[in-house]
Amino acid sequence: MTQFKLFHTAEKAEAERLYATIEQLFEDDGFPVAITEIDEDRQIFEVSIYVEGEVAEVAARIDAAIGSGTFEWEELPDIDWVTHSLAGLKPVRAGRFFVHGSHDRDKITPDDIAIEIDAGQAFGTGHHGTTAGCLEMIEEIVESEHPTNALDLGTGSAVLAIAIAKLAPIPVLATDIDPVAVSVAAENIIKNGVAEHVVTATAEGFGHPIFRSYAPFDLIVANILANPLMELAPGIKQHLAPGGSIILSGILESQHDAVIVAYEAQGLTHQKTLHREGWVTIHMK
Ligand SMILES: C[S@@+](CC[C@H](N)C(=O)[O-])C[C@H]1O[C@@H](n2cnc3c(N)ncnc32)[C@H](O)[C@@H]1O
Repeated sequence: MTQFKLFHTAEKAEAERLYATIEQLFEDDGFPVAITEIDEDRQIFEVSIYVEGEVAEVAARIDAAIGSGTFEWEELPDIDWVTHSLAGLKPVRAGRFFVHGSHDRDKITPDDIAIEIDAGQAFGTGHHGTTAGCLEMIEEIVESEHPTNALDLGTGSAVLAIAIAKLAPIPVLATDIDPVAVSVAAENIIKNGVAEHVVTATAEGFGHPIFRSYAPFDLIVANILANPLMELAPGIKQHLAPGGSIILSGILESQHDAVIVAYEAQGLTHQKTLHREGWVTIHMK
């Protein structure tokens, strides 16, 4: 289907106001909304929204909300926008981990634990506060607790599974509900040289026979979202080895206490919380 970009350029304050309005207006539609600096000296920003097919309808809704003719629109060539928009991402540091695209290999320093993830169709380039929080916590826990068997539930790009395997040569099971993510994960695992340690499977929660051969785990990392994490609490507890650790993320600060209560109900105790960009990463044992 044809893709369109609707856009408007403005000075910073006005662009931020429009961005907030557009984001709220299309909150339930799932259209990507962006604000991008296009002239650093003059502080001019572009606010844009990407839609498929229904451009006239979206334009009418914008006109009704902020005034007619403010946003222009253009047809986009047929390219993979997820990959395209992520292609220029800068590398990210979290603890000793350095998560980078193949175009930034030359920026790796000798002390880095480098993880190469190119922009793709699975979540997990390290840029999100939840991924970065998990990476930091993984480093701390793997070094202090020396786990022997780990699970990355909701692996996405496999960034967290690769991080564990790069720190410690232990078996890591990496699962995701999304088969596309699992195939991206498998490629990344090979590219990062940890295929000997990391195994992938497509599974919703613990719904796969592979868990019977790999569990129990003494480290479980799950960066999903608060509600599924609360639903998964009994399954996570059931697959955790005695004394094991879990790292939970994808949780907003406002959801922190509810998630802890759900896991305390399974007999786990809260150890630590990291805060990043409004998201929390929680360690429980
Ligand atoms: C926020 S991404 C995290 C990706 C990566 N682990 C990271 O930290 O960057 C969440 C992933 O969990 C997967 N997911 C969501 N619900 C799931 C479930 N019930 N079971 C397994 N995977 C799930 C999604 O498909 C998605 O790839």
